[in-house]
Amino acid sequence: MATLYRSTRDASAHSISSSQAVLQGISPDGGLFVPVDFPKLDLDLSQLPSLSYQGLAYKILQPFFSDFTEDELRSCINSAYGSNFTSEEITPVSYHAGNIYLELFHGPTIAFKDVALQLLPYLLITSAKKNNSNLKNVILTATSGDTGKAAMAGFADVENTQIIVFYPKYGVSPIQEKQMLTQTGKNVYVVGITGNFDNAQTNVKQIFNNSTLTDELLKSGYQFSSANSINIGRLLPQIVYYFYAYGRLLADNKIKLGDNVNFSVPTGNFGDILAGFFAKKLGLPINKLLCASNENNVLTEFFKTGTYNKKRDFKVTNSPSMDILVSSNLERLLFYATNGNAALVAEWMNQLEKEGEYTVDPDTLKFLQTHFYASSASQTDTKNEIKQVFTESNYAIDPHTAVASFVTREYKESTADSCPTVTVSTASPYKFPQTVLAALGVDNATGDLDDVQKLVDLIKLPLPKTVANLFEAKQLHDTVIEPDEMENYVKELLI
Ligand SMILES: N[C@@H](CCOP(=O)(O)O)C(=O)O
Repeated sequence: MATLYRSTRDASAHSISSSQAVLQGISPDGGLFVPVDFPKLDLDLSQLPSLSYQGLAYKILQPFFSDFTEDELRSCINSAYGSNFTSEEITPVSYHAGNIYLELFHGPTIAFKDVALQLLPYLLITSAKKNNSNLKNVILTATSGDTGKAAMAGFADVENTQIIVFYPKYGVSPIQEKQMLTQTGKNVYVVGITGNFDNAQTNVKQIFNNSTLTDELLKSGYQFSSANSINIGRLLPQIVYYFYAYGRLLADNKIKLGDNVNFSVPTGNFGDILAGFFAKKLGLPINKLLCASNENNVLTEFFKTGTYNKKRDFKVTNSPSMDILVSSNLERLLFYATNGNAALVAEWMNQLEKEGEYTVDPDTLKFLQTHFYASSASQTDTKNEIKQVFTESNYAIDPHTAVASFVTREYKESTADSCPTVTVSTASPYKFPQTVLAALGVDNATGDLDDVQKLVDLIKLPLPKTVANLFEAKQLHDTVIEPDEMENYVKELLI
């Protein structure tokens, strides 16, 4: 059966194909695309230990991309997942002092975003061909540090495509910024803004929904799409690694078939953890999804009280990729929590935009609390967790993973739940040398390249190519603008 997609905010449920949803990125009404009918998998969980990552990806993604032929989808997957990842497993699982980590940082830019962003360009190009589109794709991306580099690495020099990345000039780590500013490619633009990630994402969404601008661009032969998890083509590939992790736990005799597990996920824009929820909807035995926040803990409060209130100070923390107060993908979860009540979702999103807050009804809150547990880690908790894990097991984790690892520890200590909990490890410690060194007792770290060698000596993990290359790489981008100049920047670049 074909899987069609509709907007989370459209009560009339107008539907489009998966390839059209990938090309459009976001619905014109501001909503996000979700499947009209959630697909069913043709997958017996007992097969998981024997499937390759690529084979598993096909089985999981096929029903979602039902307008792709088998050859098209397999070719996208096989092109995306190869020697560009330093682990043949793509997303290996590792065990350290009784903790389980799902390592998502073995791709070319050492963050979990690579898993979807190595695939998305192939999905997008195939989608364009399927829809006979000869428009030029303009990929607008907002980043708090990781998506931007991963998106540029995926889309650099991709035919018929331009990519524009906006990042908070004073809100990413020095290594993240260097990774972005040294990105090569004739079709790549990276722009610092003097605001935060929320400003970047809100303005990107406004550009998408400015019909005067999109019509004008259409006349010039351009169409916008997104590399953020608001694009369903970015989100769906992230489901695969939850199944893969379960398969590894089975293969390593950590669980028996059918046993429940928990996943603790460092959470910012809510895409990664939502992919875990989609895995659960597809039948993966997940008990709780642990939503781990940093000091921007708007989600922790939301899952506890049912009130989402973004009216608070935006904090720049030592886990900068999670410095987010408006978590876009929560909208998709609300759609499912309300049994697809698009009018209600639209009302809440409208309240969030106009009044800065909304409160869900008791039934919705009950649904959310059944599937999710939420907690947060302060910046001090984050550093202490890095130190504790390294002391216990000689295993270095990055600050975002540390937030989730802290929440895993707290969850195990404060509940009677005995299900194994997998901590989702979203980035390499080499992206954040300043915080990791400080946590491990090295004073005066600045987070710059000098610190990288100190970190190599201390944690003894091979230095990834993307960081090693930074020592020689030239800075190629230096544009910085005010957040409210973003639309003009796009216009001037394209028209
Ligand atoms: N943490 C992200 C923010 C954007 O999230 P996305 O998953 O929607 O791309 C980043 O590092 O940029």
